Amino acid sequence: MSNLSASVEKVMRLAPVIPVLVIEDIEHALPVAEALVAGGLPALEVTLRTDCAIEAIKVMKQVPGAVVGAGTVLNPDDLDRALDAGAEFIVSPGLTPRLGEAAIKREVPFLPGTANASDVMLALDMGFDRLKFFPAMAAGGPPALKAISAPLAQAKFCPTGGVTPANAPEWLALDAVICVGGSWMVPKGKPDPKKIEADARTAAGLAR
Ligand SMILES: O=C(O)C(=O)C[C@H](O)[C@H](O)COP(=O)(O)O
Repeated sequence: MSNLSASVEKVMRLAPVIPVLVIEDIEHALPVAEALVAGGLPALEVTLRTDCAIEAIKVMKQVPGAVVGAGTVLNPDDLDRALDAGAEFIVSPGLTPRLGEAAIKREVPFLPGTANASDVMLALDMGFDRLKFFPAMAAGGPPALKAISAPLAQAKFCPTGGVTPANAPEWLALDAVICVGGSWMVPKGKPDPKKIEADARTAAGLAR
């Protein structure tokens, strides 16, 4: 395993689920992060999809125990913005050579998105073997990942996209899966910290 993949694997092993967060209002960042960490989900993926995402990374890093990363990182500029804000890991929906090279150069734990055998082969060629499988359900669900993994057993995954409390156990039972990503713990709108913490605790208790 490459060093960068080893460091991202540490993040993947913090909990069975990485919450994928779309923070619409900066006021939500602190209560959401506190509730998730209190519930046992320390790795937090803040997607760069909203205007306050970069600020949200900075705010969430103040929560003791939180390991805050950036998601929806599409190019080297996004990667730099995320690192400047203090992101500790980087997640992308796909992989381009430009983005992969930037992650290698900046030596940041990087979880590139893959959806098929060719994507996984490009990632392996670049030295990445800890990968996101996205969009996990739409790309064929657990049977697809199982089939892709058969010839590419050195790659291990965090399936994300359509993962739910109902199907997470099936994903986590696969040899190729280290953890899953999902947004179900934090629905849109004003956060309900008690509910988020309870849902995080259930997610943190999933077997793998
Ligand atoms: O933003 C990114 O970088 C992505 O790759 C997409 C997210 O991982 C999915 O949108 C999460 O999917 P749901 O759990 O189905 O909500």
